[in-house]
Amino acid sequence: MSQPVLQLKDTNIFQDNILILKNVDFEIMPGEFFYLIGKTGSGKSSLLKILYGDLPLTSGLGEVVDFDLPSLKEKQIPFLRRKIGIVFQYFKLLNDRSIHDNLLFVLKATGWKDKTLMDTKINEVLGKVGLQEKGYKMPYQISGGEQQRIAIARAMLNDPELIIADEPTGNLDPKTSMEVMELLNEIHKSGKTILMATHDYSLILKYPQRTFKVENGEVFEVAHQQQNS
Ligand SMILES: Nc1ncnc2c1ncn2[C@@H]1O[C@H](COP(=O)(O)OP(=O)(O)OP(=O)(O)O)[C@@H](O)[C@H]1O
Repeated sequence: MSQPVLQLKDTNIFQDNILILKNVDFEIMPGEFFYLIGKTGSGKSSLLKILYGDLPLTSGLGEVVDFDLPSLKEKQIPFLRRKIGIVFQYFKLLNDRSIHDNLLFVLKATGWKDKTLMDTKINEVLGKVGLQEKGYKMPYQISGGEQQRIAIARAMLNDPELIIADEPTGNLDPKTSMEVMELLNEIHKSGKTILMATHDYSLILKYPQRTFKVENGEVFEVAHQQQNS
C-alpha cells in the first residue's frame, strides 16, 4: 500500500508561542486534491508553513514527502522544498528578468547544471501551463492570470510529490480564477497531489474536492459540496 504524501497527527501549531490550531490530524494520499478552507486569519497559512518548513513543528507528529517535521533541520529545508511545489497568492516572480530566466534561476538554485536539460525542462513546464510562447517576456508584461500560471509552472520544475497552493486565486478576478482552477485540475488529473488553501467557496462549489475546514482553532473534514454549475 502506498504511503501518505503528508501526515499530521495530534499536531499543535503556534505562531509566536500563541496556539493557533490544536490537535490537527489529517493525511493526504498520493494523487489526492484537498482544499483547506477557512476565514482570513483562521490559520490556513500557518498550517501550510508547517508543511514546507517555514514554521517549526514543536508539538505532535508530522511527515511530509518522507521528511520528519519535528526533527527537521535548517539544512534539510532546501531538500524538502525540492519535493514540494509552492504557489502563493502574490506570484513572487522576479521582475528584473524574463519568464524563462525566472525558471532558470530556480533550476540553478536547486542544483541543475546542464543547459540543454534546463531549457528542455523550462519548455516542458511552460507547455503544461499553455505559455510556451511567453518565455521571453518580463513578468510585468503579462497578465496576473498568466503570472500565476508561470508561478504554477515554476512549482512544477522539480516534479514535486506535492503542490501546496496558498490562496492561488486570491489576487485574481473571478474569470481568471476559474482558468487557474482549470489548470490546477488538469495538473491533478495528470497524477499530482495538491493541497490548496482558499477562502473562495464559489471555487469549491464549482470544483468539488475533499475539503478540510479551519475554524475556531481546529481543522476538520467537511462533507462534499454539491456541484452547482
Ligand atoms: N508571523 C506571525 N507572528 C505572529 N502571529 C502570526 C504570524 N503570522 C500569522 N499570525 C497569526 O496567526 C493567526 C493565523 O494566521 P494565518 O496567516 O495562518 O491565517 P490564514 O487563515 O492563512 O489567513 P490569511 O488568509 O489572511 O493568510 C492570525 O491570528 C495571525 O494574526
